Amino acid sequence: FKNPHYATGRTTMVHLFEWKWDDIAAECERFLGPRGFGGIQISPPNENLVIWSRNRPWWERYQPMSYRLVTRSGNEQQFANMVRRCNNVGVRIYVDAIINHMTGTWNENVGTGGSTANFGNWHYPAVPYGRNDFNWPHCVIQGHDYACCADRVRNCELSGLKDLNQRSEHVRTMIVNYMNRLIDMGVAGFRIDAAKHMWPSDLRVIYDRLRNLNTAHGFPSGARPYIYQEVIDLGGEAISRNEYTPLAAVTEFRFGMELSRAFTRGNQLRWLVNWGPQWGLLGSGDALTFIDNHDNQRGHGAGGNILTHKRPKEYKGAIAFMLAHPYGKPQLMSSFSFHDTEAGPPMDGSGNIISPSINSDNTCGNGWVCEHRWRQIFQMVAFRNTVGNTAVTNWWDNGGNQIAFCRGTMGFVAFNNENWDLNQRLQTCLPAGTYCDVISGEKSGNRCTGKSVVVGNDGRAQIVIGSHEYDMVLAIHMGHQV
Ligand SMILES: O=C(/C=C/c1ccc(O)c(O)c1)N[C@@H](Cc1ccc(O)cc1)C(=O)NCCCOc1c(-c2ccc(O)c(O)c2)oc2cc(O)cc(O)c2c1=O
Ligand SMILES: [Ca+2]
Repeated sequence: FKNPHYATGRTTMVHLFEWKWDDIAAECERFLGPRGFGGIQISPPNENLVIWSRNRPWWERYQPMSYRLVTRSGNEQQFANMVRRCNNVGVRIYVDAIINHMTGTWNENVGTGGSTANFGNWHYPAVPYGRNDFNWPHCVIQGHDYACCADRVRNCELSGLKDLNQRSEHVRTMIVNYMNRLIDMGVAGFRIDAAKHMWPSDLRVIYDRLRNLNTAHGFPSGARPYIYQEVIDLGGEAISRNEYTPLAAVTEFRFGMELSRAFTRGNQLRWLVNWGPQWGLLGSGDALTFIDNHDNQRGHGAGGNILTHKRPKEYKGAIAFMLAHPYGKPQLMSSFSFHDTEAGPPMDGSGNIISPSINSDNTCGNGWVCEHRWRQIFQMVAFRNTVGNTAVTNWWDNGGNQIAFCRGTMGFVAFNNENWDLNQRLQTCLPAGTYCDVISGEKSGNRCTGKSVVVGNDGRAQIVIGSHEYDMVLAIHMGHQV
C-alpha cells in the first residue's frame, strides 16, 4: 500500500483542490501529462451535504451524505471519463476517502445528489446507514482527549461529525464496496481522511478487502492501491503515526512545518544537511510529503506558520527543496484564492463551481492559483523525474543560508536565502557543457530564456544568485543543455 504506481519516470502528485472532473481531464491532457506529473489527488467524489447557511464552505465536501458519485465536481460519468483520460496520458488519480464519519448536524439536510438524511436519528437512507452503524454511547472529542485518550479520539465524534463504527460488518461492507467501485473505475489509490480517528485494526481489515488495481488502466497485475493516511502527529498526543505506518503510508505534517520554518527568513538552510529521519521525520518510504495542504494553508491546521502561495519567494524555495531532495513522496498543493478561510471555490450565483481559465502565459485565472503551473514549480517536477533515485552528494553551504548539492551526476541545485549575493565556483557533478537554469527560465531551441551555467571539465561552475532576484533557487539538470 506504499507504492503510488506512477508511470515510469514520474515522481510527484498535485492536489487539484475542488477542481471539476471535466477540467481535471483537460488539465491531464494539456499540461500534467506532457509535463511529467505522476498523479492527482482529487476532492472527495462522494455526495456531500449542501451547506448554503455557510455559503458553500470548502469543508462541506467533508460532510458525507452517501457514497454516490455526485458532487459539484461532476457525476459518475464525468468521473469515469476523467480517470480514463488521465490514465491514458500517464497521470494517476487518488481519491480523498472520507470513511470515518458522515455529516455533522446542520439545518440543511439535502446532499449534492439530492439525497436526504435525518442526522438526529443517525439515519442516512442513501447509503443506507442507521443508528447501529455509528459508535455508541454518543460522545464528542474534547481538546484534552488528543493528549490523554486514544479510545475517545477514535470512538467519539470529531467536530460533531457522526462517527461511524468501522467494527460493524455492514459499515465495512459499505466502505469497501465504495472504494472497490473506484478501483474498478481505474483509480490508483486513496487518501484516508481523519485516519487518526479510526482504529488501525479496523483500517487493516478494510484495506485487505480492497481489490488490486485495474490492469485495463495500465497497472501491473497484482498492484495494490496506494494508501496514504491523514494522521496529524506533531508529537505529544496519545496517538502516534507509528500505529499507522505498518498498514500504509502516512501524511508527514512535520515535513511542511520544518521546511516552512527553515525557509522563513532568520533561520538557517545549512541545518538541512541531514534532512530526513534524523529530523524526526518518518522513514522516506512511509512519508507522503507536502509544504501546505487544503487544511493547514488556512492557518488552523497543524504546524503553525506554514508557507503557502501567499509568500511566493519563500514558498517556491521550500517547494524546490522538497522536489530536489530525495526524501519522501511529494504532493503539491494547487489552490483557489481565498481571503475568508471558510470560503469554497469560485462559484456562480447558483453555486456551480467556475472553471479555471488558462491565460496566454499558461497561468490560471477566474480565482484559481494553479501553483502547479508556476514555472519554478513544474520545472522542478521535471528535475525530480530526471534525477530519479540518485543520492545527495557534494553538499556545500556557507555556514548560514546558502546551500547547494548534487543529485548523482544528473542534477545540481543551489539556494540563497541570505540578504547578500551568492557568487561561488561550485562543484555541480554534471558533465562539461552549458545548462539552462530551469528556475529563471527554460530552454528554448538552443538558447536559455533565463540564466545559463557553463560547467567546466572539472564539473565546477560559477553559481550566481543575487539576494534581490525574483527567486532564491538555481537548478540545472541533464536534458537542459544548450
Ligand atoms: O474546518 C473544518 C474541516 C477541517 C478539515 C477537513 C478535512 C480534513 O482532511 C482536515 O484535516 C480538516 N471544519 C470546520 C467546520 C465544521 C465542520 C464540521 C462540524 O461538525 C463543525 C464545524 C471546523 O471548524 N472544524 C473544527 C476544527 C477542525 O477539525 C476537523 C478536523 C481535524 C482537525 C485537526 C485535527 O488534529 C484532526 O485530527 C482533525 O478534521 C476534519 C475532517 C473532516 O473530514 C471533516 C471535518 O469537518 C474535520 C474537522 O472539522
Ligand atoms: Ca471515529
